[in-house]
Amino acid sequence: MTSTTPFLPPLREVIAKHGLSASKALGQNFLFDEQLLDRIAAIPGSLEGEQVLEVGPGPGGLTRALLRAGAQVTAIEMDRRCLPALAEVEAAFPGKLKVIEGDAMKIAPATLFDGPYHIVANLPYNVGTALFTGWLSGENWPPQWRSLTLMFQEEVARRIVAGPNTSAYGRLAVLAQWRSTARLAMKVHRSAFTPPPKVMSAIVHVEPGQAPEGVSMRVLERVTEAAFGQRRKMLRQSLKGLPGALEALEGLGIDPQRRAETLTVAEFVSVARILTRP
Ligand SMILES: C[S@@+](CC[C@H](N)C(=O)[O-])C[C@H]1O[C@@H](n2cnc3c(N)ncnc32)[C@H](O)[C@@H]1O
Repeated sequence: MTSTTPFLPPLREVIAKHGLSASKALGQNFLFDEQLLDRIAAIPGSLEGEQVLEVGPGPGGLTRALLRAGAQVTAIEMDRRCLPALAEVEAAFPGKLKVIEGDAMKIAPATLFDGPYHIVANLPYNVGTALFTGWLSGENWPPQWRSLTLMFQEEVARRIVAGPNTSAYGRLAVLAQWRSTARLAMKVHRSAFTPPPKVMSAIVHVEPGQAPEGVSMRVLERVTEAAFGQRRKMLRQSLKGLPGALEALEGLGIDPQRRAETLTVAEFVSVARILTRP
């Protein structure tokens, strides 16, 4: 795979030509290193002929890498200043890139695709977690997306892949792991971005797994919300407002003196399964 794109100028020239000074409000930290971008585009596995949603293409660095990898890309970008640069990418890869000007928070990806698709994005940090939790939250499983490959602040990435008995473990970890596998695929140094953000970044890769039977997503959310809402308290205190929860702990042989962060994802799922029963 080559890491330059024929007929397209280097990304730094694109930024200068189109006056794309980075907007803090839009969470703009751009990546210019095409080899790094190719490595990111390779995380989901072969994208040859695959449909990909990219959120926030900006000047199009990751977009180019996805297209070089053979993907059919649909990209949602809110900053209209980026559209002329993206039109140049579209011209270099005829019929392979569709750019939608808009707010990804208001667009359900499933409305954009007929078949399966992957989501790959260097997300704007201000909306990254909200988008991620939205994509993971449908009652229907498996979802239409086949994988998520997403850049986060490293601290958020660690919360997504965290295991029990760690301070990073919480609602986000349970949400990301109860019917998916989530792994930290790559750490990205802050100096790789222009401008460099204050903190380090990391890419998380998520693939949907088998949904445990008889468990409602909403019920699981209520359990983890109550449990981690008072994470320093024992479960008998934090879950007492949730009808049936203490009985569920007893039935499962889970000591109510334990705290939320000691429960495995499977234990949360077992509690939610009992509370899901009609
Ligand atoms: C961190 S930059 C990444 C840019 C580019 N993908 C890269 O890797 O260099 C985030 C991008 O998301 C865009 N953005 C911010 N909020 C958005 C939203 N709600 N919907 C769509 N795009 C958004 C920004 O304008 C910016 O281009």
